[in-house]
Amino acid sequence: MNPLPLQFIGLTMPKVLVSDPIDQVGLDILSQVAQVDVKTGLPAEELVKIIPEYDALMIRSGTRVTKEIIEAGTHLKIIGRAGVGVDNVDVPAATRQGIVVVNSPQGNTIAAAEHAIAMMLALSRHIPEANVSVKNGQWNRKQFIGVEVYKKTLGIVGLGKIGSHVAAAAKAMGMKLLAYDPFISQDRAEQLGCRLVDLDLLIRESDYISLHMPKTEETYHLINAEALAQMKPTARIINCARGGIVDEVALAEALKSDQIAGAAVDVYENEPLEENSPLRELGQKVILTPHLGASTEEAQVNVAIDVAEQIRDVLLGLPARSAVNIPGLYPDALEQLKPYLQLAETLGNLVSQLVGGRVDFLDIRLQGDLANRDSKPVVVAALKGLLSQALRERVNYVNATIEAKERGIRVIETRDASVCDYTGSLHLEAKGSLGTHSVTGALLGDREIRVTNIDDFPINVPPTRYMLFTLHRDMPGIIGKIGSLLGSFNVNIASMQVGRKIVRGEAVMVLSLDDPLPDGLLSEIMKVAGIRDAYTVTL
Ligand SMILES: NC(=O)C1=CN([C@@H]2O[C@H](COP(=O)(O)OP(=O)(O)OC[C@H]3O[C@@H](n4cnc5c(N)ncnc54)[C@H](O)[C@@H]3O)[C@@H](O)[C@H]2O)C=CC1
Ligand SMILES: O=C(O)CCC(=O)C(=O)O
Repeated sequence: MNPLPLQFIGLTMPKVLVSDPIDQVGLDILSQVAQVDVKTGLPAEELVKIIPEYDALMIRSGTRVTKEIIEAGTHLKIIGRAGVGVDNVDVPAATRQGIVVVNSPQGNTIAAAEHAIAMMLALSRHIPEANVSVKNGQWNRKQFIGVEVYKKTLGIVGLGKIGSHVAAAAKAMGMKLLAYDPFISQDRAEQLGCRLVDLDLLIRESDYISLHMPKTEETYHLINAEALAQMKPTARIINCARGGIVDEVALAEALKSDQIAGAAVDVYENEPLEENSPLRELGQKVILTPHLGASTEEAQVNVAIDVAEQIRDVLLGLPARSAVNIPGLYPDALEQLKPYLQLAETLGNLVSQLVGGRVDFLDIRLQGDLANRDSKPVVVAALKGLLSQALRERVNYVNATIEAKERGIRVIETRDASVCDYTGSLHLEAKGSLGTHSVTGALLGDREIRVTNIDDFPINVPPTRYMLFTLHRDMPGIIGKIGSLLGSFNVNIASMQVGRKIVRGEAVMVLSLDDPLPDGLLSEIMKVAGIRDAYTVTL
């Protein structure tokens, strides 16, 4: 079922800026929940100026989303990249600002793989030049004698989604396959019919090399003069992955000096490719396309739907299925864990208020059934709760971990499946400048949150908006005195519970209040004989 358009439920429409050409189907999805402005080809300065108005930004590879644009986007909740590569987005800056970055990991896989195969065949048979020559009135068959790919060796660098599809197509054409991918197992490579080898061997033995990895610090100029020098003089290289993986100046030199036989390039270090690029001058040894890997009707529909749906969901407060900067928080897992995430957030918030100052250390213990679940989202939720006093709405699932790290909070995560008083419970212990406190909580009937322990005192209370905790000596009359004191300040008590370990020993009292504690009341409570400490908490 489509979510109800916001204008029908009386809320202001959020605004989405679409700054690259996106298929209409994506714009239609966004229009269900937002005002959509399509403004393509904007210079960076213009984007910085208008971005504060927008809640979401949807792009392809044409827009560079820099730190300046992100910092100016004070209302941005999500940046959607209609494609795979997010190297045109400053993802760390977005993460720092709590902005979700999503992509479409599979929408254009086939298009990009087919483009790489098309480039390989076009290069082998001189198709672009032969086409131009016939159109110019010539009939020159000798000039365009090509080579076959059958039985030749194709070296695939990056055996992910696109690389795997290229492998399947190349295998069907009778090619021998080598692959280099440091993150792929031997078994997976063998399943795809590839021999997994090191990069040097792949470079030396391949007749064709096709690149299909992301641009990272490790892959930047991975194919440099030295690598090109190791290639066979008959070898051809295809880059439909990312500009910058191949050193373009070195490539032009290697082609000019006949060190290698050819290159087909779709992506460039600077796009659009500079007018004076040496690659433009190399005749039929080089095929250049203007970043067309994903440019098929099918792929553009796929990525537009995929990313527009995620933007729509995030604007409606739902999780995104392909967020690149919230690893591990997949919608299915989130849905299942939702009550535990609320528990973790509440306990994080509670323990930070009990500590009352800077937190240096947080021990997160997943107990019982919870010990067998994916802990990452629970840890993120606990940190979000812990930081919510300091950062309010600025902290979210995207930036909680980075914010905690930047504040020097050391996080330790432990598991204890043997604890079985509830199906699953969570214990947080926070150490800070003003002391150490711990809280434990569990779910009642899988949904309702209960705080089951405070500083090692067993209790059983639902968290409420306003709470008062006291640490006191268990002695007659003390509960009455606190009750009267609250009454005299017109504070209504919703519920009250006492936890103690031994009779007339130390005890805690937890009061749920209908009203916030007025100024001055906490110091009055501290004066009551037998009270050792008191804390107010607002959740
Ligand atoms: N030309 C175009 O229009 C398009 C280009 N692309 C680009 O294609 C590339 C591959 O995309 P997908 O297959 O979807 O990504 P993917 O994430 O499925 O696969 C990438 C593979 O590269 C591997 N890898 C990472 N570092 C490596 C290294 N140092 N050496 C060798 N392999 C390494 C990874 O282990 C992974 O298996 C990306 O750079 C993407 O941006 C994607 C779509 C369209
Ligand atoms: O948006 C485009 O057409 C480029 C696609 C691309 O490079 C990618 O998805 O990584």
